[in-house]
Amino acid sequence: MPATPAAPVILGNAPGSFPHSVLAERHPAIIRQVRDAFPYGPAQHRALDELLKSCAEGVIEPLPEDAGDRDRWRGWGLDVYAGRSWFDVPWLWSESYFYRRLLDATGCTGPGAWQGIDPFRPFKRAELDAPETDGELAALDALQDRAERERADALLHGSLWGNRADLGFRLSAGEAAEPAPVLVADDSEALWSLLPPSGTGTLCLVADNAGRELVPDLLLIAHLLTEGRIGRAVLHVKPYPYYVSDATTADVVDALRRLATVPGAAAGYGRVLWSAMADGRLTVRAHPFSCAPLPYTDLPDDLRAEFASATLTLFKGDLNYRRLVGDRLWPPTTLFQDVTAYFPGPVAALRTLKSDVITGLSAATVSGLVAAEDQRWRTGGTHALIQVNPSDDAQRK
Ligand SMILES: O=P(O)(O)OC[C@@]1(O)O[C@H](CO)[C@@H](O)[C@@H]1O
Repeated sequence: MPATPAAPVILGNAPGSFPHSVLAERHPAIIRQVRDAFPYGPAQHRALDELLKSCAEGVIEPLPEDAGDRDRWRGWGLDVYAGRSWFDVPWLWSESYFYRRLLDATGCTGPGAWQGIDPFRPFKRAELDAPETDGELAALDALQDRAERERADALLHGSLWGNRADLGFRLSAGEAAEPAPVLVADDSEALWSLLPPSGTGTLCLVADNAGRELVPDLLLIAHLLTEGRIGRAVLHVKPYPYYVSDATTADVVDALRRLATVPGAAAGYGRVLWSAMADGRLTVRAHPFSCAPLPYTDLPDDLRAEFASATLTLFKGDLNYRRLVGDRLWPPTTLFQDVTAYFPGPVAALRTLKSDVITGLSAATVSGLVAAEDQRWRTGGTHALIQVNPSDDAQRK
């Protein structure tokens, strides 16, 4: 457990705050976007209307009695939060449950003809098929004659900044120009020392978004396998569509098929990944807990054992960071090592900053950021971090 006293859990009920704007503005905007993207029938339109009304002025309703995951959600807090305003429960819980209810409204959770239809698929496909993606992939050609460490760093940064291509984030970020990216913490040396070129261990990469984030994540995995920094990788994705752009198994398939159709060096990475899938060096996992509205302190036993045996578990993105350190208003200088001390193995986070949660900064970094931007650096997506806690549970005891 953290040596530091726990900070307050973030709720969505403070008008003017970022979490409040997500519940009050972003969620209704997502409903509108999804509604416009599909030729839904009257029942779906009615259900979307109801969800729109509920999330603006209603309360959290239980899941339908026949929902296959009803008991799971009851175990995750539904009985405690049902009947309360979406704004008054932990923000992480409220957001996660919104996406679960959106799937009901669109028919994705079935039964029926719309079962399994991802309401976010058009946005994910558009991003994957965008010419910018071709441009990014073509840039790999210029890397090929560089030293291994240089290629490794370039791919690590591609995966890190790929997290900015988050479709949900864009919904409210608009097209505003962003200042130059700045790393607020950079533990990349510690990260590489956990993955030396002679490695045979397993990397668990807990993915975040599909499209232009998942592609560089896969490229990084291909590099680590090819260069012998790892023997195996396990890619954790979401079991169902979530937070607009979060990657599912279908999105992994789309990304791998995309890599199979491009020219140049990117195609070589695609072939490495395709054969690694075939011989089991790369596997995809879609554990139910990946969509849980809970912090990773509540890891179920099977996932805990899996992460405990990994050489490194790498968490991608803002939401995973919130779940890893706890969705709390930590003082920014709280040690990342303290808030992740519960984690059963070496752990790293690659994240662009898109919500208020932050840990592991030096006092000088915090004062520099506040002087330049007040508190906007926390949520603007223009800063990023690479944080590592190299010690595993056994070493801490
Ligand atoms: O996890 P990601 O894709 O990096 O970001 C998720 C996000 O866009 O969604 C939340 C707001 O809805 C915030 O945590 C964050 O800004």
